[in-house]
Amino acid sequence: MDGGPSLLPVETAIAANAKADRMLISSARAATLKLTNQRDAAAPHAPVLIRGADSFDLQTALPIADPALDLANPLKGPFKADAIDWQDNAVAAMELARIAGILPAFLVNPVDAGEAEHLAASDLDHWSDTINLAIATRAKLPVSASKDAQIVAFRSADDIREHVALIIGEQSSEREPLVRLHSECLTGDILGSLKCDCGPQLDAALAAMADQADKGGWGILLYMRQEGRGIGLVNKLRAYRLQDQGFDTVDANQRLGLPDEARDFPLAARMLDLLGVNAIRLMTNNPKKVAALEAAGITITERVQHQLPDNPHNRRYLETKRDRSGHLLT
Ligand SMILES: Nc1nc2c(ncn2[C@@H]2O[C@H](COP(=O)(O)OP(=O)(O)OP(=O)(O)O)[C@@H](O)[C@H]2O)c(=O)[nH]1
Ligand SMILES: [Zn+2]
Repeated sequence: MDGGPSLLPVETAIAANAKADRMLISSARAATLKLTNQRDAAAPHAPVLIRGADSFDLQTALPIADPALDLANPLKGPFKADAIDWQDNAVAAMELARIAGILPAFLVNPVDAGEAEHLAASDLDHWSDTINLAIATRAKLPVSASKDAQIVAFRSADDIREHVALIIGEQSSEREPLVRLHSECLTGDILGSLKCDCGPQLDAALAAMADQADKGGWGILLYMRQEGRGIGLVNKLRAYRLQDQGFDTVDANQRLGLPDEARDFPLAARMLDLLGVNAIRLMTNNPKKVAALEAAGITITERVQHQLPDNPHNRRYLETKRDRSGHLLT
């Protein structure tokens, strides 16, 4: 990156012989590794530059990077932390790892690492600018909840994720649609995972919209490809491993050096905008979704509670949502 060292992501590097004297990791990970001169970090995913007695290669770097492997690899270090004089690049690298869905850990100025790809920290601003999103195509899509449905696909030239909206019933400017802003959860939406409430929430939302359509209203499901609250599937599954060791969902993400909430809600506002919708009734228990959409210019005329029955496997997850993440759950 501009003005900084070359950084090789530990998880996805293909240069098998790469080696480096230093690694860049999150401060949460550094704290777990008990760095001797580690100061208290300002943010759990702030970066730390570490060195050990030997140089790092990809085999030794992976267990240093991945807290979900700690039980299998208890002995690491000792390491020391060095000052970073390329802080903006280090922060941008952590964010790039989050977006790519990989562990936030890099070899710094590696040798035998192949040719480096040049990036500027400001490239991230362009990536997160919602103006780049556009409607790619739309088609009729009868679904089991309603035969009267239409799918609209959205894409941005610089992002491979395809977000979709499912419009149920007849779009009308006279009535505000019932909207569900749903983030991808492969385990819950497709496999029927009992660890979260995503699958039942999705089904109930579609049923409620179909009901609206039967009464002359309409609804929109915004299905956002922001798996695991924006950390990606593999990192979410690493968080599940940590949850099996006793960490709750917030602490598990933080231990991975990742934010516990990294979704891009302005993107959902932009999708509504592209559909010509600026006032909605929103089905959610999450006040942050309401605030984020309102901040992006969408009027929420009503927050519709969207709480489904719990089960023994998701009870702790729902309690954590209520007690630590501010969800309005009873
Ligand atoms: N990182 C992480 N993500 C999870 C976990 N369990 C579920 N998720 C993700 O959490 C997201 C849930 O999204 P939503 O149901 O849209 O939103 P919400 O913030 O729970 O708010 P509601 O609108 O009230 O349902 C999905 O992207 C899931 O993949 C977990 O334990 N860790
Ligand atoms: Zn889920």
